Amino acid sequence: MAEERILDTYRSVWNGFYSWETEYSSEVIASLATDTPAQDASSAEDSCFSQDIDILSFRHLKRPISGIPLSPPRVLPVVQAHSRYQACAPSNQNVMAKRSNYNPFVTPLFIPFADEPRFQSKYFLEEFLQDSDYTDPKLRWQSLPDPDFEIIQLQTLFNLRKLGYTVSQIDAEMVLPQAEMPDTDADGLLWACEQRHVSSPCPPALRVTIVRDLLEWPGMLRNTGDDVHVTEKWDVISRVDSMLRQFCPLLGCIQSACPSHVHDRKLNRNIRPMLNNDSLRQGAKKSCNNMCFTLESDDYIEVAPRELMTKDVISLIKLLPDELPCHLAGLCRLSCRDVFAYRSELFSSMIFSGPIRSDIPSHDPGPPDKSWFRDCRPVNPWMEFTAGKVCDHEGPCHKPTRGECHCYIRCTCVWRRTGFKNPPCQASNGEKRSKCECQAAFRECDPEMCPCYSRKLCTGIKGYCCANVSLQQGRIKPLDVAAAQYGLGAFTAQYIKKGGFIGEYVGEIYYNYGHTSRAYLNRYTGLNYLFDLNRSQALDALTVGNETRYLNHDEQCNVTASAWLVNDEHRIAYYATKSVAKNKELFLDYGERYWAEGSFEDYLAEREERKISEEGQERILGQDDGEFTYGSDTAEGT
Ligand SMILES: C[S@@+](CC[C@H](N)C(=O)[O-])C[C@H]1O[C@@H](n2cnc3c(N)ncnc32)[C@H](O)[C@@H]1O
Repeated sequence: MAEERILDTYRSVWNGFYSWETEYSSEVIASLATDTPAQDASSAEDSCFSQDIDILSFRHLKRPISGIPLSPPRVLPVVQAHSRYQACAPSNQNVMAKRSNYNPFVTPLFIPFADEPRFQSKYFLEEFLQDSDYTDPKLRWQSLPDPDFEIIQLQTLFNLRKLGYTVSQIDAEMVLPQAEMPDTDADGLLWACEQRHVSSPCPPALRVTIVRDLLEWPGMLRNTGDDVHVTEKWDVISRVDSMLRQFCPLLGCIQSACPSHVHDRKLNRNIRPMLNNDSLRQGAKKSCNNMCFTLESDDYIEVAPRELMTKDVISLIKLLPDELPCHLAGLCRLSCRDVFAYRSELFSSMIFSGPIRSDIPSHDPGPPDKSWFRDCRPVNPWMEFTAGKVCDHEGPCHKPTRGECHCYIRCTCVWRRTGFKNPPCQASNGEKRSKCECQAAFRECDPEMCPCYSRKLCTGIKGYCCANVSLQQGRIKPLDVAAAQYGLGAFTAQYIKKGGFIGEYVGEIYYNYGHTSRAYLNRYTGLNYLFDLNRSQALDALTVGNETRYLNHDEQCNVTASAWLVNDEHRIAYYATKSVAKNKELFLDYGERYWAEGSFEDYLAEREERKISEEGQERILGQDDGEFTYGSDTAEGT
């Protein structure tokens, strides 16, 4: 019954929305019509549009030229076509490739070179076919949602809310897109609503008011002030979880909205309260008002009204179980007594057996004990670093074995949080060292912590600045891009001294580049912008990059590249190996591996071979009804 009602509402909004279409279309067509007499049948036969002509004829759309003196035709010089080049979006920092281990579901925008017979689209599309259920890859525009549908669905939602349906009821009938975004990752209607609202986290329900003006159309019902109730599943923890993905968890990262540190962290939903009720009361220095929870004993804890105990309130208390109820009261829009009552109820089984305040370890970890360091692990565990071991040293993180440990930049242990005792580029015993420890470990100093930087650079005294922050400071040299011997090349726009920092090679960060559509494009165009960053990652400047992507190869090069560890991220810096005058082309030695690849035709043959052998393997596995065991041939013979 509910389903029918929802469908009816949906249908009537749909019809209402499109009712203008027939009338509007006829008006447009009528406005294009002229009084031009229909052609006679004999001349109409010659025309491609002969069938249409006796119904309507259209105005001549060109502007009338009578009266305008026409200049004699000019012969234009023959212009040489520019040789083929790959355009790229400018960027001054690395960005995570859209298609990566963390986001494999990317559709192709378009098929480049699709009209060139040598470019076999099937190889380009192969990567997108690899996803299960993905037998027919669509181009991006083919799967974009129609904004008209969205408006119709939102209007249907309003109308159904007016009829008294709850969001859960609407959701349950599965007529409109579902609201359960956090779990499903699907783009639900209510999720869409939520993106356009100003939310007030106030009980008694999660009240959400849609403020975006919907497109006005004759059949629309205005928002009558009826608030939409967002599904109860979408609580504070889920919201924070979803936002966490967008924020870089690295304390040392200095990029706002950092695009390169992806992570999959989730809030811990099972935080155990450490304080019992007495400890909590003791923690409050004074009562917040004369009704404060601190003035109540356990015997008189009132049971708070159930309807106020929303998912949001529960998740806030669970997230911050030892926060003073007086502090949470504002966030929950409840009295601190109610928050306290809920807390007591939520944690009734554990709270009264919890330690009292004096049992709780203070935030000062005291003298270092090895157990503190066991928790010392890289923030991005999937990142493999080539530059040395990670955190297997004996000492605390702020006293690394010289030149070996890189963990304190990447470490989540207690010491990391409390800050460095010794800034990384100062010897732990205070000795002066000829070379900064960071540099010895191929790591850039952190400008905020490096003592040589912060103390001396600001004075502006020559010779005192820390040279080990060039990537972070981005003190790049201007380069010109112009036609060169091998396509485009990079030229100096000013003199660069020997050893000078030129710029950073930036691009999209790829894991497992392998046989991707990108790899196929590289081979087809003969233009390869791939740079190995470390053992597991590569930078590709094919579609995102800066001027450094235009450096061509020469064994007699004037530029060298080094990989640096900067705030937990490997980055590539270019330096001049000799002084380079203005307007000279810059060259890098790409290395032997770069040139080891065969021709495009070899590559196709290799791919074809690989495919045949993979298909053969699948057939063998399929024939055995899944009971394939290694060595089965020999077992038969014996
Ligand atoms: C990183 S790009 C350099 C910029 C490129 N010339 C352009 O026009 O965009 C590398 C590509 O440049 C070309 N290239 C660079 N140095 C070369 C050389 N010494 N010999 C032949 N081709 C070269 C190759 O096509 C190579 O894949």
